[in-house]
Amino acid sequence: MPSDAARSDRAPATGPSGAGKPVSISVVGVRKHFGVTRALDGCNFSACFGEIHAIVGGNGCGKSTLAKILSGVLPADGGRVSVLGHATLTPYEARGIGVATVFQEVLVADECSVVDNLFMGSDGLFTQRLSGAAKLRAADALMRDLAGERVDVQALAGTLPLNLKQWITIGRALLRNPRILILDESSAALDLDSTERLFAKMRALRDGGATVLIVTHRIAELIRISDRATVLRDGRDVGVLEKSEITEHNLLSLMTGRSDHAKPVSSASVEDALHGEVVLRTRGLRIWPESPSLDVDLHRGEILGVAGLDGQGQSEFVRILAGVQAAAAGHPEVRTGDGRFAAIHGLAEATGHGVSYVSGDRKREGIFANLSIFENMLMPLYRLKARAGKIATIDWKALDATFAYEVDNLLIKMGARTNKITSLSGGNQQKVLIGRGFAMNPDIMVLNDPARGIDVGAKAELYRHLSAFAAQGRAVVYMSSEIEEFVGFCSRVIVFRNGGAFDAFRGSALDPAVILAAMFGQTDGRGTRLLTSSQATAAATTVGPIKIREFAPTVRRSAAATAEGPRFGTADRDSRPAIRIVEFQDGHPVEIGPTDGGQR
Ligand SMILES: Nc1ncnc2c1ncn2[C@@H]1O[C@H](COP(=O)(O)OP(=O)(O)OP(=O)(O)O)[C@@H](O)[C@H]1O
Repeated sequence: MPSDAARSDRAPATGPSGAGKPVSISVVGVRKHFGVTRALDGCNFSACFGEIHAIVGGNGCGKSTLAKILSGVLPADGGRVSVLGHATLTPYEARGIGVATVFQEVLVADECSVVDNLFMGSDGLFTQRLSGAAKLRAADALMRDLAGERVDVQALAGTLPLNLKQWITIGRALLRNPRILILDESSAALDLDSTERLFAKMRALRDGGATVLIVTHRIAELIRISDRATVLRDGRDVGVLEKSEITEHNLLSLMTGRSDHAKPVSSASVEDALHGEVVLRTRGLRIWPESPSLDVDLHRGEILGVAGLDGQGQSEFVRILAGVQAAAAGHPEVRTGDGRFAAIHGLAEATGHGVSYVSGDRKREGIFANLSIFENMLMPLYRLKARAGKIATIDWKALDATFAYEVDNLLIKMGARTNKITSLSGGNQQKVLIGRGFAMNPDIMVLNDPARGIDVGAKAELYRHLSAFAAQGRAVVYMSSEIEEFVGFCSRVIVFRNGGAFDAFRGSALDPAVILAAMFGQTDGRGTRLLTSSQATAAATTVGPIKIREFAPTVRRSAAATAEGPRFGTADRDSRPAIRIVEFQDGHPVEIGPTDGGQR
């Protein structure tokens, strides 16, 4: 516990607004530098007991740094911090006084069980008297409550998909019954249904008098859940919004300092896109042995959206398309230069045929934490840009130009390019991975929830770049857990349930409410006639208005997901090891490129 000397001399004040509630957190003029980077530059912030308070701002504006200072993980360089009346906390002390933080990077020990991960760090605090059996029961009940389905709590955490790992980190924080809960991008890996369950937990904590801080780029969500919002820009607070003032317009204006905000561009004409030649297709593909077979065409010029509640097979589908994961039956086929179709059996083949993959699960499928920003973006290109000769040399000039172009295009906020990628904010790390996808100059981009953690401005830029990419006669497959992302951007959206295509929509039928209804199995599924070109042509004249059955979007897992018992465990379907960027030579993976941080 913190010493008396560390206690702030200020008595808890009443919030400047916050409806007269007492203040739980007060930050005055806080500064934090990382080398030449000013992460926080005289930042003020205050939160009250009994409120959900959002911290909002563009990528790299200092939100996570503030969260880490409040959690005792980072010391401030200057200014005053008071958390529950205490200053200068260590992480242990912060925990002791009731601060629980769910950090942006999903922190689970892959080689430990779910139950061990949940109770990690709690032993000795309040659970020391819990027996192993009691912990198992508590973990089972908690995960069922949070994830909305049974999870094998004795399974290794490393075998679980990202959304369940995210629930473990949230469950770990909730087990401490915190007085201050800090959630840094904690809904980024959760679907809409899961987010509702998280919100219910947050409201319960708030109503019990706790302070809940939420950092998120999902504007629609934060408008719904927050009682107040503090906006940061370039390390400073630029405004505090009360509940009634938290609108998209107000948030964007404060975040950017501008009041003109263009809507995201719309994609090329849907009909044009669907008349382009087929560049990627599946025939008789099965994601899981028991799931229905999938025949899907992707056309030149098209942006194909892929949606579904967590665990319905949509994430596996896009990974299969990119050669990252094998299907239970069949293979995707890509059109080759001679007009024929070639089966994709793995990542190397997919890459060789011009398919590039961008994952939102950057820790597992994206970044090399020990390599530089430059290497993380361009290492896959080292061999492609090699100039032949007696001794092959890398065309650094070409790589330099590519790097500068992508950094500029994606507005990546960074220091020296030789810095480790982990020196970047989460959103900027994600942008580096997106830059890698574009830098490979593919014909087809397959993106698996790529906008996880990137700010609204960067999202709009991403849609613009992908729309331009498709308009050049290439094609995009875009999986998202955020329904709003599809509208005005995708030509078609396929909604997955039980490992198969449940429904599909295009044109004016691309409506968030309709997509949501389909995710819950409440549309009639006629859109599945739009999955292949031949079916779409035949159905064009027969598909009438979409009917939605009446429904309330509460937790409803598919029968297949619950009837078979725990869906995820050591033998989980999604348990492939992390991807490494390698080139296959004579069937053996070989890591490519020097690792000098791009310094040369
Ligand atoms: N350990 C570190 N070393 C060097 N620079 C860092 C470090 N941590 C953060 N920074 C820099 O500090 C700035 C603020 O980062 P921070 O992670 O707080 O931003 P953020 O607002 O949370 O961004 P995002 O929305 O992308 O998560 C960024 O420019 C980032 O690159």
